Amino acid sequence: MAAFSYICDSVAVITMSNPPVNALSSALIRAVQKAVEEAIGDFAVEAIVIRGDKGKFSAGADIREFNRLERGPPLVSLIDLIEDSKKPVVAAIEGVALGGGLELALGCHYRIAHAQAYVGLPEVLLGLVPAAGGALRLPRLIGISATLSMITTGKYVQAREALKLGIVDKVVGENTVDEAIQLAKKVIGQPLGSRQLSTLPVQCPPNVEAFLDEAMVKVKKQFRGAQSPLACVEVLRAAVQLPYLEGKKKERELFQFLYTTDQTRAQQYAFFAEREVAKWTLPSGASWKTASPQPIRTAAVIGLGTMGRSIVTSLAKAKIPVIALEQDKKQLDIGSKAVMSLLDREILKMEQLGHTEFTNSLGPVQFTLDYGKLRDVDIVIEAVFENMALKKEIFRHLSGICKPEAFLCTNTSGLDIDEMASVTNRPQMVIGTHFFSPAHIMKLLEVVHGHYTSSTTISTAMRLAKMLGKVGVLVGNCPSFVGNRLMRLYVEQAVFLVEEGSKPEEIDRALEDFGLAMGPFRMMDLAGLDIGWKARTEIGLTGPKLPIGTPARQRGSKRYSPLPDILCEKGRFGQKSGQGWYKYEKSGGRNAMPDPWLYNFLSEYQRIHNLKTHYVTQEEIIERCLYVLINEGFKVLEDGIASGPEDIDVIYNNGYGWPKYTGGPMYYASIVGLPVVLTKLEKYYGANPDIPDLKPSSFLKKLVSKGNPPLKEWRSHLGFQSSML
Ligand SMILES: CC/C=C\C/C=C/C(=O)SCCNC(=O)CCNC(=O)[C@H](O)C(C)(C)COP(=O)(O)OP(=O)(O)OC[C@H]1O[C@@H](n2cnc3c(N)ncnc32)[C@H](O)[C@@H]1OP(=O)(O)O
Repeated sequence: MAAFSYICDSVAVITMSNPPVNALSSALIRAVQKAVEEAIGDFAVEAIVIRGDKGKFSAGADIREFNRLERGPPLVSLIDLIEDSKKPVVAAIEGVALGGGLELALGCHYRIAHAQAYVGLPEVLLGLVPAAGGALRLPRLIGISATLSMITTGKYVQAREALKLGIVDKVVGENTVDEAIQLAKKVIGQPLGSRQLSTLPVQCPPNVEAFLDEAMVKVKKQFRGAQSPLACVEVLRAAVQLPYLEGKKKERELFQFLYTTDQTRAQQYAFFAEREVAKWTLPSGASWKTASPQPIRTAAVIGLGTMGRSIVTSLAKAKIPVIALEQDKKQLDIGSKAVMSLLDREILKMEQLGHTEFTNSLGPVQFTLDYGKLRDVDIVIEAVFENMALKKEIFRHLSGICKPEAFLCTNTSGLDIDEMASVTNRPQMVIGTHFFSPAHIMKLLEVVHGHYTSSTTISTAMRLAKMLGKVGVLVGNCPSFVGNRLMRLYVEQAVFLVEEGSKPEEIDRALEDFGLAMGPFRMMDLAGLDIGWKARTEIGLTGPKLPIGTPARQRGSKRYSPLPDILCEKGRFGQKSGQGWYKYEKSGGRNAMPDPWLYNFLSEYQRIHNLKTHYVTQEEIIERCLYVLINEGFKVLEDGIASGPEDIDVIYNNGYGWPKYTGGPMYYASIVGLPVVLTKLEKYYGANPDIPDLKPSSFLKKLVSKGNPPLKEWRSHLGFQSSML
């Protein structure tokens, strides 16, 4: 960690160096402070340029230091020193200027950015507020409204948009540092008053108080349960109402409050968990370090249904040329139109953000009916509907057509990867890539390791995730993999609670208040109830394959709820049919309204089945739905389907709308305390012995017997296990 300087024509160029992202650690802040002080005191220096080493300005405060007790020199005083300098200071922004990195750049008098660079104040994503003057200086530069959007979402802003907003003074295509030196020389001797942002008035809309009140209401709704976005609005209020120095105090107070909350700890855990799971390691010792990914220069997608279309879009957005294949002309026409419309929307979005170059940088998409066109692609992603026979037929076909080095992926949400691999001539190159809908937006990719899958194939699929801007999580091959395996039990529990007397909207509200993006019933209605119905019919849980005489509410020795099947039999498929667990204004409507018909239907159902109902509390809803999911998470670890609790958390945070500020289901369990989770599961299992999924897993019991160790030690307690990884 260092800051080294050289002088070029009376301009001191200070380089911040702390690989890989020049995070502002205590040591780096100290070093930069010293370098700036020296430059200010050096008669030979007339201006200063600050840059980051290896093409990155800075990713902000060093998050790894957040948990350390000893604290280094405050970043705030370094930034004040820079802003107060009588010699002009120019920030040369390459790569990223995020969080404290951007705050430092805002303390500089001028900012030049490389066209590929991006800036942002993502502290909110770590459960914090900007605390080195960023939320006070930025509204003085770009106004309250644009600042609000940046700091409450933490979004990253590309250089061109930053220029439009006024965050940077100039965008250059190359030689950022040289340009910064030229600018620094040009402004030597010019008055700096108007460039010292802390001294300027905040740019406010006419009725700023009403604007902020409204913003608070919106943010509460948008980020339900999260504390830091609310604190961001409060900082902005301070920026508006208070002089800069008092605003600074308020900023500090809010930061110090948030700094001690469970939410920030959970979000920091989630941040590092994402990075850790990306570095997969197998029990065999194979890992991202030992297996090199193969290049993916071209791809093909088979099937242009909902998933296939968005997978094509995702590949095109990542600039990977893609061939999209359908089985007949009609499907191809429908699919290609849908893809083009998705791509147009993406282009429009990017153009609105000022990226005119984006249009030309999408990967080309070619539509075809001809399998022969797939001969030379590096990777194929099969995305037809969930039918094993059809998928196997396609894999057999691909085996004969694709070049021997081509990887074959299947986008399945739970079918057996090995069965598909077994019909190919390259089972070691077959892998599951479970995308989440819509695939060009959702960040998660479950990468499913089959029995035969080679480490090179895993490495390549994990690299693909990164290329697509997604978080790849490696999981083992079992029915429904990790995400859906846990989700099924959560949804099932919610349906049982409806049988027991709760209402869909009560359950949804309880879980949404907990922080989930969408409750289980709204989610089922959105996805379409018929999908699960079809799957249950296929495996004989309902429909013609169900043995005659099977009790309506029992399968084997387990409780079963036929409610979702009955709704489907009545044509209630959810949003698409205008009725499901809720009613909608029309087929395809999105506005879920409680349905009196359903209440009557449920009363009748309870009467027919002689069900005793009880008042279901919010506590019972949360505990039964979430603890059954968490319990299955422990079973997944026991079965060796996921390598650690972090993997499960990353899946839930990025694919299932779990609130990141609780860290993910397994982290949440660790905070609630494993003994509590165990006791509650025992209680609910005792009351519902026909729901074996509520029976506490042996791994959970083991961890409790070991004294409730912290989450990072759970793996070491797994002992000998047969890993599916
Ligand atoms: C005391 C308070 C005073 C002032 C308040 C200021 C607060 C802050 O600044 S909070 C920090 C705000 N910054 C961020 O949230 C940035 C987070 N980082 C990123 O978004 C990304 O890492 C990146 C865009 C900078 C780079 O992405 P990518 O190229 O995909 O690489 P990785 O994400 O895998 O990261 C590589 C490597 O760097 C580590 N890392 C990234 N940012 C930080 C950081 N701010 N502090 C410490 N370490 C950081 C990351 O963990 C990876 O490390 P490993 O390789 O060891 O896993």
